[in-house]
Amino acid sequence: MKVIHVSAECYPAAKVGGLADVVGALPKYQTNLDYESAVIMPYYNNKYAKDAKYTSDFECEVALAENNYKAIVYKVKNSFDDLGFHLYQIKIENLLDRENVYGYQDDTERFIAFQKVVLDWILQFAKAPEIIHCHDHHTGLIPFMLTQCTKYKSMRGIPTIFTIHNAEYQGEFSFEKLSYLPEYDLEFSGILEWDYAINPMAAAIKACWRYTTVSPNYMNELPYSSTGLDWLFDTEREKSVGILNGIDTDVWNASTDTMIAKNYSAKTVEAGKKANKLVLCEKFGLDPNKPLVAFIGRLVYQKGADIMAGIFDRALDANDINGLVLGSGDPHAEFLLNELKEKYPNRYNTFIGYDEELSHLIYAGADFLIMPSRFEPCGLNQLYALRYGTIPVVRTTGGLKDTVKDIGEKGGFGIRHEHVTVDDVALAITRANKLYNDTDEFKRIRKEIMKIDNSWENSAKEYIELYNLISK
Ligand SMILES: Nc1ncnc2c1ncn2[C@@H]1O[C@H](COP(=O)(O)OP(=O)(O)O[C@H]2O[C@H](CO)[C@@H](O)[C@H](O)[C@H]2O)[C@@H](O)[C@H]1O
Repeated sequence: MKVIHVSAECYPAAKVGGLADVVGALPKYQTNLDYESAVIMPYYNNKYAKDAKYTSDFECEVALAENNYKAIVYKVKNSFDDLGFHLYQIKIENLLDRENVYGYQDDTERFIAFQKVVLDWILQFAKAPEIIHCHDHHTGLIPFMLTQCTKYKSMRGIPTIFTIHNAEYQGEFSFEKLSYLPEYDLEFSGILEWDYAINPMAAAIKACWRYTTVSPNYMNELPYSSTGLDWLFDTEREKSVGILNGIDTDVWNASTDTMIAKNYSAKTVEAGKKANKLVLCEKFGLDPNKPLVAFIGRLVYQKGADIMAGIFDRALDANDINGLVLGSGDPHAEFLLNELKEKYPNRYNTFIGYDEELSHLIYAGADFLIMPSRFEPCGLNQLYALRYGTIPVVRTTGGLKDTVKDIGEKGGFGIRHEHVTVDDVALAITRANKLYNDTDEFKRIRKEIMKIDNSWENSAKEYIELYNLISK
């Protein structure tokens, strides 16, 4: 193996959000470029694990203070042929093997144990990997342990890359749990520390060889982002590279997607989207003759969840459109979105929950997809929308700025707005409605956007170039 990706999520084994999509696709594209890659992630007690066939690859014990846990590294049988990369999952009984990925009181313990087992597993390799690529804070202690812990001294020469998918979540915990980490020279505790706590994201930025952000613009924003690590991002900037996420065009392909009602291509986009919209509108009691504006995502502050109901209320009041939201998260946002259904019967609907299949149908059947994000490290939804001929309406931030050009600009194909306010987003939706009614232009744009190449090919190459640069 040349590169080992370490992550809490990987599609299709476990997905909460975009992290899973990236870790489930990038390694496959790297393999296609003859760069053999593997993913190691936790084993969760979910449907994927129940259906998968495993072989045992390695066993060890992992200690957390006075508790010892049995850990097994499983390899998913045929993963290389089925997924395009070797997939390994770590089962730690009574700790990591829960139904959900996150959300437990002992998440800190769970992911520390996971990271220790990852390194114990690599430690017994006959041939070390050329790169260890860590994703987000759940894997952020690995660069620290590799460079500082006595146990892993022999692996110090393995370069580490740390990719920030979302700098808002940093995984900080108290120094009272310091004893969970393997032995190291306490003089170097400063590497772990940020604001009097152990901060895995900060530790990763300090200890890794290079860190990357999932879009170039997000990298530029981080030093002013109010994540609390602004200063660190500014001082460590020389180590950073912004590489735009891509999409897996095998999974996200309207002409082969088995989760949508009718397959279509850029050539058949009008008939294809019409058929999908019809099914979607029937399912949610909406009028297929009106433009359909949708939102898909985690209902959190980042995504503008707190004003989502207000946005749709204002936009539906001002325009003859339909609205549809798929998501879950903040209970108050869920409540307000559900309440809106009563105010706009047959014009608005909400689906609270996580539904992969429905998300595909929405990308295929909607006319517009809104992303009123306060910040967006890259964003994949707008890329999926484009690929399915759905026009994105996005805030000018992070990766959204890198990937969506406003129709007011030369060669523009989306709608952008500057602020995350009800007024600004509703105004952007009004522009979308106007575009919908300019039939020729609307049809031209949706044909064009389906042809934009946002696949992983180029970005997978950029990562490999970075690996080659530091592993020489
Ligand atoms: N209720 C639901 N049902 C079905 N599917 C749902 C869903 N809610 C979300 N999804 C799916 O989850 C993914 C979300 O991906 P994003 O990249 O847009 O956001 P996320 O904030 O999770 O990722 C973070 O990491 C990624 C990857 O680097 C960055 O692009 C992003 O900016 C950063 O915030 C998409 O595949 C979307 O379709």
